[in-house]
Amino acid sequence: MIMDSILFIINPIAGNGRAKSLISIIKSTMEENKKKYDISITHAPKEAIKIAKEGISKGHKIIVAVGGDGTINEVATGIMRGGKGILGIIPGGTGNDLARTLKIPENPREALRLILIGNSKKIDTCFVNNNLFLNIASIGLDSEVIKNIWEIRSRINGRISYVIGFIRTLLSYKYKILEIEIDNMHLNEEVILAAIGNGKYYGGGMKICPSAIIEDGYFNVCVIRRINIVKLFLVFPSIFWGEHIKFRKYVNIYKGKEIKIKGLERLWLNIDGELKEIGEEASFTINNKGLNVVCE
Ligand SMILES: Nc1ncnc2c1ncn2[C@@H]1O[C@H](COP(=O)(O)OP(=O)(O)OP(=O)(O)O)[C@@H](O)[C@H]1O
Repeated sequence: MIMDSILFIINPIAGNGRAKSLISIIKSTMEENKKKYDISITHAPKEAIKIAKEGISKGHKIIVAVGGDGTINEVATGIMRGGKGILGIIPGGTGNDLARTLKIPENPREALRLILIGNSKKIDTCFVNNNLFLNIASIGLDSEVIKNIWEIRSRINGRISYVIGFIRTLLSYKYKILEIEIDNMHLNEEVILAAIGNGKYYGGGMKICPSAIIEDGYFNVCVIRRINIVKLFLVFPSIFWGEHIKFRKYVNIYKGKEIKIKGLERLWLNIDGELKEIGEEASFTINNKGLNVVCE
């Protein structure tokens, strides 16, 4: 029965090849445990959506994303389009931020153990203008950093591109004037960034929405207002520990179900780690417990 067979979808470029290197561990663990499985390797962005949806229609119950947040997002999209199924995760990306929120172990054997046990829980699913996200969508400084890194990477590769991208963004960053609507509350702010979180972490462990709960049906919205560059260098590193919320003069956390953000120009959003141009208005909705995910 294909229902008993677990489908693993591997993104070969995730984590600079880390996900691909996990194939042998997956095979040996499944064989040792006499479990049926299939492995599918993606060849291009978005292909995981199609593979996951087909996997559901063929009867796979558990579909495992082997990669980072981008791969998980695509596999989840495919599962949801298939109308049923359970998402499994083996962290194989660079940041693995959603896995961090869900407390899925980084160690692939441990993550596989959870998949073999097969316990699951329902988590919230979020949309921004029809784009699914499970973790965080944000506007502002962080999206600009990603955009700058892309540009720099066409000339310089490796870790140094991140450092240059980050510093270049900080030095040249223009604040965004945003109209933010959280349920019935209206804000008109000059912001460094606004992050709309279902999960807590992004950017490889930055705890931007420390009080977000992934199954409570609410968004946590972190707004960091305009501050001078010296204070920015103080506030920004504190995000790694979720300590930025102490800077109440500049940082506010809100909770809500329906969020709307309007900008003066077209908005670039960082959606589960992928950059996307979204238009002048972004509209966020959340479905309580919309997706089944393998967990502890
Ligand atoms: N064969 C492929 N070739 C090129 N890109 C691919 C391929 N398969 C998937 N992708 C794309 O790779 C992108 C990055 O994947 P993913 O986010 O999982 O890895 P990562 O960036 O290393 O991890 P993280 O998001 O956790 O930091 C995804 O947007 C996906 O569309």
